[in-house]
Amino acid sequence: MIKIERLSKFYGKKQVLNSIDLEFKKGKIYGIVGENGAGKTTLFRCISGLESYKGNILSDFTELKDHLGLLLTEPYFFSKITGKEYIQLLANARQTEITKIENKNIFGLPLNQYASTYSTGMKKKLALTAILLQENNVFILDEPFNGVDIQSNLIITEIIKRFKKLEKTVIISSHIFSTLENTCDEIYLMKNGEIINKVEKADFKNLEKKMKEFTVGNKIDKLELK
Ligand SMILES: Nc1ncnc2c1ncn2[C@@H]1O[C@H](COP(=O)(O)OP(=O)(O)OP(=O)(O)O)[C@@H](O)[C@H]1O
Repeated sequence: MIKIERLSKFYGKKQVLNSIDLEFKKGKIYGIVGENGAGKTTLFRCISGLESYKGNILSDFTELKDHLGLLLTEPYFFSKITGKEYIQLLANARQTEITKIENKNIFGLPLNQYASTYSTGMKKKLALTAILLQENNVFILDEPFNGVDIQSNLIITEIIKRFKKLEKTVIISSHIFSTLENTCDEIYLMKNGEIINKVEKADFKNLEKKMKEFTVGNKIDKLELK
């Protein structure tokens, strides 16, 4: 379990997260939605120990970061490292032994090519493969479906469902509602650094309807499209 209490984050004088309280349980899949700039990535970076913050982030683990796989929106790779070397590097960091990496290359990546020369979608798939093979207990996936082809999206969706069976904790952000609807047990709505709504699976349809009314409203009519 991960328990977040009164989490606040400032960049200089600008407050980006405002006293957030959240709980993430084992075997549950959580979605975080919110407008661009709402604070989703900052929240993920704080949980992953990449940012300083005010408040508490508690977990069942002595060091949460040693059990957590973070997929960033735009993964970065050193220029002279191949896909295979990257997977090996991340496995070594956790003392996880991976045999026959080629057999585990489920996205069909060119593992002997430099990762920095991969396309955007390929980079995301490599970063994801590497954290999957680390045998993490917690996964934070920042926009895992974005920029990735339909076939891979189907695979990612099934991996997330498998994680639920394996009692992992998964936290996903996405701007594509249907991907969260398919996988999540709960969705949190973020706005201006705050969690403004928590929605259970039974109410996902209502949430989508409300968001549509609220965000689209009559905005398109204003364009007076002809
Ligand atoms: N390093 C930084 N320095 C200053 N401000 C930052 C920094 N990183 C993020 N911010 C600000 O924090 C706010 C939240 O950004 P964040 O990236 O967490 O949003 P997000 O919800 O993930 O957005 P998106 O959906 O566009 O990915 C934004 O106003 C952003 O400008």
